[in-house]
Amino acid sequence: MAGNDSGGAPKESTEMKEQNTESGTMKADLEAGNCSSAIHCHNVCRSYGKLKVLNNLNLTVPQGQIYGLLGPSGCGKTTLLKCIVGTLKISHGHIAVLGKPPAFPGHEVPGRMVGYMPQDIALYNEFTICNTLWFFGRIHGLSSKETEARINFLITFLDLPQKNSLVRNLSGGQRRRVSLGAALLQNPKLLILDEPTVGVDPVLRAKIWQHLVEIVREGQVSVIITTHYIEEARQANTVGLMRNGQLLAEGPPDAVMKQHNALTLESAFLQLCEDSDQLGSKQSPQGRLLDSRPSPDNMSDESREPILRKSLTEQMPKFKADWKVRARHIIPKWRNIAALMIKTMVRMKRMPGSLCFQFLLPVIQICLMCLCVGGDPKGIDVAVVNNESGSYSRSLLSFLDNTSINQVVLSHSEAFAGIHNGEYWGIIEFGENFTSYLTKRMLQPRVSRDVVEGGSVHVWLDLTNRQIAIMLQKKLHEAFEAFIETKLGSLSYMVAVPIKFEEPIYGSKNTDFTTFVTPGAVLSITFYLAVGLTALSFVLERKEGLLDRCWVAGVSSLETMLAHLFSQLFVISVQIILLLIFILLVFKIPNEGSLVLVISLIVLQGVTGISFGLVISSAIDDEQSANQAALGIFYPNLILSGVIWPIECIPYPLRYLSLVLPQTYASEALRCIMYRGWGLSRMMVWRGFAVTLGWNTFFLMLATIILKLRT
Ligand SMILES: Nc1ncnc2c1ncn2[C@@H]1O[C@H](COP(=O)(O)OP(=O)(O)OP(=O)(O)O)[C@@H](O)[C@H]1O
Repeated sequence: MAGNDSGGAPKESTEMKEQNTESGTMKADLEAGNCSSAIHCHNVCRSYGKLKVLNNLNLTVPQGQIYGLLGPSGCGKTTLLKCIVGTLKISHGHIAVLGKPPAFPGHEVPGRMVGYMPQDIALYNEFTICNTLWFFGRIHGLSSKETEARINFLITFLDLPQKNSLVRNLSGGQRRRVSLGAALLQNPKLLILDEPTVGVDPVLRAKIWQHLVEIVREGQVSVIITTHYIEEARQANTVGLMRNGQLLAEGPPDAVMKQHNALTLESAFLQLCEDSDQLGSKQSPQGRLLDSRPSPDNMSDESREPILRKSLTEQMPKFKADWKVRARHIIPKWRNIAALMIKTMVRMKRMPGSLCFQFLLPVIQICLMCLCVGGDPKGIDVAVVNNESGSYSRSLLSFLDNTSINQVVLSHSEAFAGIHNGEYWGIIEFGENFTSYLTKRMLQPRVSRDVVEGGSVHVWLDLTNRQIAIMLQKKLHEAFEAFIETKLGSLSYMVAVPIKFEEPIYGSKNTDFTTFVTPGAVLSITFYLAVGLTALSFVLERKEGLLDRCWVAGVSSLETMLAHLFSQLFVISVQIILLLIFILLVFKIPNEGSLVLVISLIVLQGVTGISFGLVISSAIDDEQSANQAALGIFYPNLILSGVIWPIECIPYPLRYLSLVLPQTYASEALRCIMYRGWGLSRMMVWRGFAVTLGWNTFFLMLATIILKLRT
């Protein structure tokens, strides 16, 4: 690239002319799509927060050459490669890869034209070597025959173990070689290799370099490679020595060594570092580039830089894709979605434990809920103090539900001591004339207060547990009604309370709280499992570099999301079938409405969960924070959605919040379908569907926007 060496700045006019010529040529080349450089970086800047990693970096990888990018750890090599493949955005400057900026609509970078081996292993651990290469083969659209032939070649060439060996069982070096194989698979035009030879034995290292030299020989393939073994880069056509986010020198290895009177590249590099430290800010490091072509940035006079930068920036080609190309670029490719879905299925097959867990967890949760929430308390100890010798008290007690109430006969003082000690939940006491007074009360129209007192059952309750207290009151009323019915037969109406509960319009008289909770619980379980699994799997894939690697191979964010959605739908379907079998057949929760509507609403809630999981995973980078986010919303959402307690009990300002949550109207709609037998013509039903669909759309759009902004 740069024309002048360290001997000082050339005259301004000459330099301006050279720059104009260079950028003009580049523009023409780029526009014609036949650029002589495979990669062209111009004034590239990139920071992580306040840390400036790439600092006005200029670099050119000539077409059909190997470019060895060398530099100390942390100087920004990986960052630069990520900017070149487009997984990182640059904050300033321009990058052209094979003629166009990375990720330009219609350009196959990312895509088949580029083979990228990231520094992280970035392979699916549950895959075999064969699965891995087939996966990338499918994404690149290779035919079965081509893939098979390439796999056989790469296994021999890279000295890989059995092709059915699982990646997780391979050594570090073997995994690195599989990763290199994945980058070489489709015979790309441009190879971007981030430390491919780390952990590889010297013989194989030599073989890899020999292969690279061979594939660039015809001039069709270009390679940019980073390595810590500086000497092996002597086989490169050009080396770039990088330090502190800038190139200290760039040129053929022999020229770099010659210029510094060094016998090895390593000592040339050391010398360059020392020189650069000594020169400090006196001279721009870009002034040391050895290439014969002029550089736009090698002027040491900073006052002139803005003018130069402006003139170059203005002359950089403005790429515009027509709408058809853009549309084709956005439309998801079925091939990629299918490849990702096959990947998920293979991974599921290799993790049967995890798959069973995913299928059984909702069933376990709903079983626990139906068994433990909303039922009547059982085996409640109640003290009975019977002071009479008549038969009515014993008869009445015989109608008390024995499974719920455990009667313990005691004296008055023992009963009160016991309830104060927390041994009993209530005391039922009969006076000594209970039978005669109750008879009088039933048969005589006018009786004294004493008769009413003596003919009443006296009950003291421990009301610290409301559910138990309500149950005891209910059971006593039921027992009394049954007792009156037996004693008075057709005359029982005479002592009945003057409020008559007729047959319920919907539901049954014995509807318990479990019936209320179940629909909401089913939706919540489906929603949260989908949130958790989606958020976690995406965050882990991103952390391991798998998402980036697939993206560079040509898989768009939308395709990744759709593939996950479709695969997860399979899991959700099995979960829903199992859930419905248990709630309808085992726990006998009634369903008066359409099963199709029930299933549709639960599936849609699962999709809402997946979409929300995508939002979490697109916004958050580490699994701990993703877990915290998923857990953080779990409890407030559960409480506010009216799943475990009616929303009518929520105070007003919070109730408005409750109404906009994804599960509030959906739970109500499911209850209406299941218990009232309503269909979509009812507002309370279609509203649940509409809100769920609205949330789905919102979450999916939000996830797409966040992903777009972050890549
Ligand atoms: N995601 C990130 N967030 C913040 N800082 C980062 C991030 N990635 C890299 N860095 C920092 O940017 C600098 C350059 O990192 P980079 O990985 O590009 O170096 P490198 O030259 O490839 O190093 P090595 O040869 O050790 O791989 C380092 O100081 C690193 O700590």
